[in-house]
This record gives sequence, C-alpha cells and structure tokens, in this order.
Amino acid sequence: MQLKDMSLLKAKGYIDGKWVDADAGRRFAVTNPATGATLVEVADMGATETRRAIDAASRALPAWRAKTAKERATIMRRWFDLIIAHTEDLALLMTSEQGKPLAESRGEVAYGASFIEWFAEEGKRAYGDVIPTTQADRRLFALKQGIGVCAAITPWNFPIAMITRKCAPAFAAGCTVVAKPAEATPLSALALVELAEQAGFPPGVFNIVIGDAGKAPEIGLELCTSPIVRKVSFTGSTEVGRILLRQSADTIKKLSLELGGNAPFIVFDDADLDAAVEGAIASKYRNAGQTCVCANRLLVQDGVYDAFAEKLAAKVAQLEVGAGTEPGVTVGPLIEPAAIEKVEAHIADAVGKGARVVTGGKRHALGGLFFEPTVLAGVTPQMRVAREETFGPVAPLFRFKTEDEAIAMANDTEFGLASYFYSRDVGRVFRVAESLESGMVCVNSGILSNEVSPFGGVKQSGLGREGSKYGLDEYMEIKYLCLAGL
Ligand SMILES: NC(=O)C1=CN([C@@H]2O[C@H](COP(=O)(O)OP(=O)(O)OC[C@H]3O[C@@H](n4cnc5c(N)ncnc54)[C@H](OP(=O)(O)O)[C@@H]3O)[C@@H](O)[C@H]2O)C=CC1
Ligand SMILES: O=C(O)CCCC(=O)O
Repeated sequence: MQLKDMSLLKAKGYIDGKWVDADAGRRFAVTNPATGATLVEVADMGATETRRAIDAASRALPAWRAKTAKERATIMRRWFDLIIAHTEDLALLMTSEQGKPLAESRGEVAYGASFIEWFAEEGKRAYGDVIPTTQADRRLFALKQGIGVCAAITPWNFPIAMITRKCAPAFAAGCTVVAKPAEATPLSALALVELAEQAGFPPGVFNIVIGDAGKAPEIGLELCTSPIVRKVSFTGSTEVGRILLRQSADTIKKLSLELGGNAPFIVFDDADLDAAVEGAIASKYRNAGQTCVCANRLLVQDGVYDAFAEKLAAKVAQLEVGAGTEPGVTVGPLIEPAAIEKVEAHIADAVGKGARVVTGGKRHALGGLFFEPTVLAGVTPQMRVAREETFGPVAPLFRFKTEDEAIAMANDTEFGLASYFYSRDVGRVFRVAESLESGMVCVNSGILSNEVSPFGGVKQSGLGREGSKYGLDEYMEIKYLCLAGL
C-alpha cells in the first residue's frame, strides 16, 4: 500500500508516548477483505501491555486534567486539522483494511474528525450550576469534572469514527484513554494516534493496544476489572456488551454501550416512494449493510408494497459491487467469511420459509467476500431476518396493513437503536415517532448520524449517548460542592 505519508502506516501499539512491540514479539496479519492479501503484520498485544497502558494513562491524567479546556481544545484542533489534511491517506488505509468504497471512507474521515472539532469546543462549555441555597449561610454548586482514565473498545465497521466519537469527548473532559480497536482494522486507529502525536498530545494521554481476536477477551477483562479505569465505552455486538457489563460490575464502572440494532424502515402508503427507495438504499447498503443503524427490516404498507419492491429492486440491481478502491464501486466486500455465511444463512432460512428473492441472493461472481445486494419479498416475522441483525446487504420486505400493526411489528424486538419511516402526514409523523421504541428516529431520510445529535439506543441496544452535548457528560462526573459558614 502506497500512502503519500508513509509515517501513517504503523505496525506497533502506542503506550506512554512510544511505539512498542508486543512483549512476546508476536504479530498478526491485517488483511485486505477485497483481496485476502496481507497488508502488514502488527503487534499482537494482550493483558500485560494493557496494564502498562492503563498505568501510563493514570500517570498522564493529573497534568492533562490540569490543563484548561482551551489548552486541550488547541491540541485537539491541531489533531482535527491534521486528520483533514491527510484525508486521502486515511481513506486509502481504511478502504484497504475494511473494504468500504473510497468515497465512504473519505466521508468517514470527515465524520470522524467532526467529533474532535465538536468536542474540543464543547469542552469549553462544560458548565456546572449555581444552586439556589436552602440556608442563608451556605452556597451550593454542581461542578463537572472529567471522570479519569477511560477505555474505548471499538469495532471494525467504522475504524476511525468510533475511535474519535469516544476519545474526543474523553480528551475534552480532561480524561486519558486506552483504546483497543478491532483485530480487522487497527491500521486506521494507529494512523489516528500518529496524527495525535504530531498534534502534541502529551505521552500517556492517548494509548492504543492492539491484539488479534483471541486477545480481545483478555484485553477487555483487564480494562473492565482495573480499578484505575473509571469508564469503559464500547461499540460492537450485544453479546460482547453483556460480557463487558458483567465484568465491570466489581469495580462499578461507568459504561457506554453502543450495541446491536434491528432497525425497522417503515414505508407508509402516503410516502414519497422514490424518496423512500433512495433512503432505503442509503440506509441498507451503506458499508455493505454493516452498520448498527442499517435498516434491518423494511416494513411496507399493503397499498405500495409491490410498487416499492419493484422500484427498490431496480435500483439495487444497479449497485456496483467490487473492491472499494475501484472507481464507481458502491458496495465493497464483507469483512470476513463468517459475515458472508450469516448473510447466506439468513437468506436460506427466509427462502425456506416462503420468502422470494427479488434480486441478488447469492455470492457475487467476483468471489471472495463479495455478496450480491439482495432484496427479499414475502418476508414474515417467523424468519431469522426478523429477529437477528443480518449485518449484510440484504433488504427483507415485510407487509403490513395498518399504522398500529406497523408500530407493533417495529417494536417487536429486544433491540432499540435506530428506526426510520416515510410519511407525508404530519399527524402520523408525530404519532409514529413517539411510539417507536428506539433511541433514534429518522423521518423521510435513510441517514441520521452527525456529531451534533445524540447517538445511542434503548432496550438491548445499549446505554448512554455519543456525540452531541450529551456525549460529553458520559465522560464527566458531577460533584456537589457545599460551602457552609458564610
Ligand atoms: N453495533 C455495532 O456497531 C456493531 C455490531 N456488530 C454486530 O456484532 C456482530 C459480530 O461482529 P464483531 O466484530 O465480532 O463484534 P464484536 O462485538 O465481537 O467486536 C467489537 C469489538 O469488541 C472486541 N471484543 C470482542 N470480544 C471481546 C471481549 N470478550 N472483551 C472485550 N472486547 C471484545 C473486538 O475485538 P476483536 O475484533 O479483536 O475481536 C472489537 O474490538 C456483527 O455481525 C454485528 O451483528 C459488530 C460490529 C459493530
Ligand atoms: O454502526 C455502528 O457501529 C455505529 C456507527 C454508525 C453511524 O455512526 O452512523
């Protein structure tokens, strides 16, 4: 891989301001999902290196916390500028290890950087309160203070944005961080750290431990059970989120969990159908269907079901599958063989129970990890796609008759991350938005994420919010200050 700035291609972890190998010298391969080729071998770290990273973060905490919010913001702003200046290299790194089309990678670089810009500014506005007193000789205050050493465990589907969405508010709040990216995508995260070093982050403020999937449990255990770490923020599967929640019980940690979703995408009779088709494509096939907010169940009202299915299938058939570095490609490979197998299993289960493949439905002729963008019709709640997150390019179309039925179907899941619906009836817009059991509702669009709005779920989709003014509070404690005897 040829970057303009080869200093961004790193193969070591970063602890206490130094690039370091694994203690045992072990390495693991980072591969390109489009070709299967090894990009580079990187350090394979575990619990011992994690402990050292936690200690480094702890030592760096007092000085970082003592800086003013503006001083921290100045360093963060330099980091933001460097990321934007290196967009092309970062996008190429991301596409190479993750697979998404270059245009999406460029978009993610900007999206990821936006959290740094936003939280650098929000840090200056971490106001507390002056509380009207209850006794004449007392003055009462609520102060906000950074929580301390934080851990960030991030997934492979957004290799930059998930790191910055967690680390930027932590840094802004005066916290130090140990981050652990996914086995599949450490390179983007390491490049971010290189740029943070160039921006002037002091040693120990931002540490990164990398390890293969076999090491993730021991790294996670160390982070969750360490009495030094005060906060763990995780994005990934609900299954792993549950493990982290349990492991954090003994040290009573603050946790943010962005977990799995099962997003309904509802198309009502009164929708603008062409807009709904566009929104469905954006929501469903972005990142080859591998986002936690991807539409997972498309619920379409009886009167427009056939027309919507036909229009959607026609557009989906035009999507261009291929390596993300190829011009014109809109759908890249899936991340790993297990992802393709899950997609195949979901389709086979649905077809076995009576669903019909409208377009796609099988591995792509390119082979490897490429899968045809798929539309399934005649899908029912008895099929696996109704219950489980497919995390792939499959749009299952369910049919409903009434608004109440749509809401009941949409809420019939243990997840509650994002919901989408299309309607031009303003009364319905409010009724449905208020009835959907999810942390985020998007009306008449398939894309909802940005740095200024609160991202997060209800039910088994997680705890806490990221981005927005609320995202900073996740990394702060409120201290009540009572001044008596005045
Ligand atoms: N909500 C979301 O955004 C995401 C949801 N998912 C869902 O999860 C499914 C599986 O994807 P997968 O990547 O395996 O997600 P995981 O939840 O397994 O991985 C997310 C992160 O957690 C790490 N991890 C895994 N096991 C542990 C553990 N015991 N303790 C601490 N950290 C751990 C992973 O490391 P490593 O990669 O090294 O194993 C990675 O950094 C997907 O098909 C999808 O349904 C996946 C990714 C993101
Ligand atoms: O899929 C995820 O892991 C969350 C990121 C998606 C987004 O921010 O839109």
